[in-house]
Amino acid sequence: MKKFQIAAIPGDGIGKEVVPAAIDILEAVSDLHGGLSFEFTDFPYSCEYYLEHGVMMPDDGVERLKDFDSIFLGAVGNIKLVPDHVSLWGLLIKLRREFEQVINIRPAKIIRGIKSPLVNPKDFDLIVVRENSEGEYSEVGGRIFRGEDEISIQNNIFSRKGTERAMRYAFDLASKRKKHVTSATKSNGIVHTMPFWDEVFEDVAKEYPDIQTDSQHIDALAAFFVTRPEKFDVIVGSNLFGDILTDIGAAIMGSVGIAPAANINVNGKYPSMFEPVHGSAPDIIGKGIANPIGQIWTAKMMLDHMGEEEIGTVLLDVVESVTNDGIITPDIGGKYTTQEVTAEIINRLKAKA
Ligand SMILES: NC(=O)c1ccc[n+]([C@@H]2O[C@H](COP(=O)([O-])OP(=O)(O)OC[C@H]3O[C@@H](n4cnc5c(N)ncnc54)[C@H](O)[C@@H]3O)[C@@H](O)[C@H]2O)c1
Ligand SMILES: O=C(O)C[C@@H](O)C(=O)O
Ligand SMILES: [K+]
Ligand SMILES: [Mn+2]
Repeated sequence: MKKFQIAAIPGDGIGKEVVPAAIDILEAVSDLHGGLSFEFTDFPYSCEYYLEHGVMMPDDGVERLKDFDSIFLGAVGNIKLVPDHVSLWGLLIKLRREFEQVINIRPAKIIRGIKSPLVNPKDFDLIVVRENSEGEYSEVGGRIFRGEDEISIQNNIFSRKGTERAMRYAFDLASKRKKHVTSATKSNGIVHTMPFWDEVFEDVAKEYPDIQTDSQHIDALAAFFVTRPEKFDVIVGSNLFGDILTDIGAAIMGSVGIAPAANINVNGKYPSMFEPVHGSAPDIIGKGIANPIGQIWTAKMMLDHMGEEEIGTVLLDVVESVTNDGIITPDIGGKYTTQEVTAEIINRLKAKA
């Protein structure tokens, strides 16, 4: 019996609704598999935790989490309780950094039964490799003066090491797929870091003569995600560009509620963290209608990472059979609840045993 220790952090908002749903699914996956089991340990780190303790997680939070096989997180953010930059930097981004989860992989593809808002979506199947440790997400900078003289400065950090690492990851991924990598740049407007990004991309591309490449400015690329997403295979982008592109990727699939993500620790020193692309969705909290598929597909990415691709594929097939039968939440045009969708997926997993 293979046993995985998983730290569950539901976090805020609908994270508290979709994480328990996906855990129930993982238990059903374990039963179906027979040789795989999970032990979940819950951590309450969230904006509510902040109100009580003055921090998003305790000082030894990283120490408490570091020996788990994986972290399974929902969403972080409740602007009514804590400013967004404080909650994100105190938990989500802190964990990404402390655990050296330097790559964020975010696929987008057509799911059976889920209608894309595109008139002619074709059969797109792409993956964004988001640099997850530096770039525009930087603590370097500050604010000075007040009033009309106020100045704020935010420095972007692009290291050769971090940039090459993200690009190599993208090329390695593309070599197992359609052998094409697109670089998201903006070297026409951003005069230091983006020409550097382009140079590193050209250098890394030389190491992969079998992979085709192209480079697009982020503005045009964002539009191409809408007008011809089927032309893409792997896209590599900086932290911010990757963030924005993956909400577009989610939107063209049909909803940000279905998009999965994996924060990957590539050096094996610390756990990787699995959390969907979406946030805490304050507008639908407590209504019972959060789409659980983003969190469930994220669980599938966790299974893949554990080397359990076969059962992961079974899980996504079952999810697609359920969506294909119209058992879907309101964000994608259905009338079913989080619980009903989850229960149906579990029933169909059980039926396979
Ligand atoms: N990785 C994360 O934890 C993460 C990601 C994005 C935003 N956030 C935080 O979440 C909060 C809200 O951010 P936002 O409104 O910009 O983005 P959001 O993703 O929470 O919501 C955007 C829209 O998508 C809908 N939506 C999102 N997930 C859904 C789901 N599973 N099912 C159905 N509908 C869903 C919401 O109802 C909303 O209309 C903020 O505090 C933000 O900082 C956290
Ligand atoms: O990384 C962020 O900015 C938080 C959230 O928007 C995300 O995509 O994970
Ligand atoms: K999330
Ligand atoms: Mn985002």
